[in-house]
Amino acid sequence: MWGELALELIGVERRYQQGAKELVILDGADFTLQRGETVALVAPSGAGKSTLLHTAGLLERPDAGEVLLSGIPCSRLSDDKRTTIRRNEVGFVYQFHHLLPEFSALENIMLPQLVRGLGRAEAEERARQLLDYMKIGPRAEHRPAELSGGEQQRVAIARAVANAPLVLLADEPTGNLDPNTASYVFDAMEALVRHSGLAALIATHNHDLAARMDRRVTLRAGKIVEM
Ligand SMILES: Nc1ncnc2c1ncn2[C@@H]1O[C@H](COP(=O)(O)OP(=O)(O)OP(=O)(O)O)[C@@H](O)[C@H]1O
Repeated sequence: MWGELALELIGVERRYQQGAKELVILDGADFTLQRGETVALVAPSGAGKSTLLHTAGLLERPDAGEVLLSGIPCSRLSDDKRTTIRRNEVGFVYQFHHLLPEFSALENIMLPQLVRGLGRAEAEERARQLLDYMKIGPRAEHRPAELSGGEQQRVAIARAVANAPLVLLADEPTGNLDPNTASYVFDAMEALVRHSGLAALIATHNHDLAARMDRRVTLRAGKIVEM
């Protein structure tokens, strides 16, 4: 499965209307991402990193072009089909953890699995494995407010991969952490990606972390170019 094509963007266009003005954010963006591969997306603020991640992860539809996940062209599918594919195949991590405050770390990781229809016992077993893998097993019963920033992000990463997606899309996942914690959280995320054969596209301003990924890309005039 390693080396298989996970995500492909072909000629993707994305524009926003701002009054009378049209902002062209993606303008014929082409990109491929393989299983087991980590790619850094490094671009200035406002260049369109979030737009790219949301379009690749089926949260937004391209105005033109095609997004293929596991070889399936998704751009013209119904909203329902896109939601199902997104739920099964895409995990998102953001700069802020967005964990549910009233649930424990364990429950936060179980939830997406329960939504998908998995039984409680199975969901809990997988959640505990992921917590162990992220080296926060002893924090399983803590609520988000009872976790450090680095621990919160490790739970958020575990939650993002709870349903064993094909692709992990991360938007500044360590942007809110001090350099040492960022490095530690990145190590854990990288190990998980390699271990599970995920494909990861990670937007970051951190050049040290970007340097550790397999490839680095940036956005230039709406196109994705290798750095
Ligand atoms: N819904 C929207 N309507 C109009 N303009 C938008 C919309 N969403 C984003 N934009 C504009 O598109 C551009 C790209 O936004 P995007 O959030 O993708 O950038 P980014 O590279 O992720 O920035 P940052 O690093 O600051 O998060 C920005 O100029 C933004 O103002």
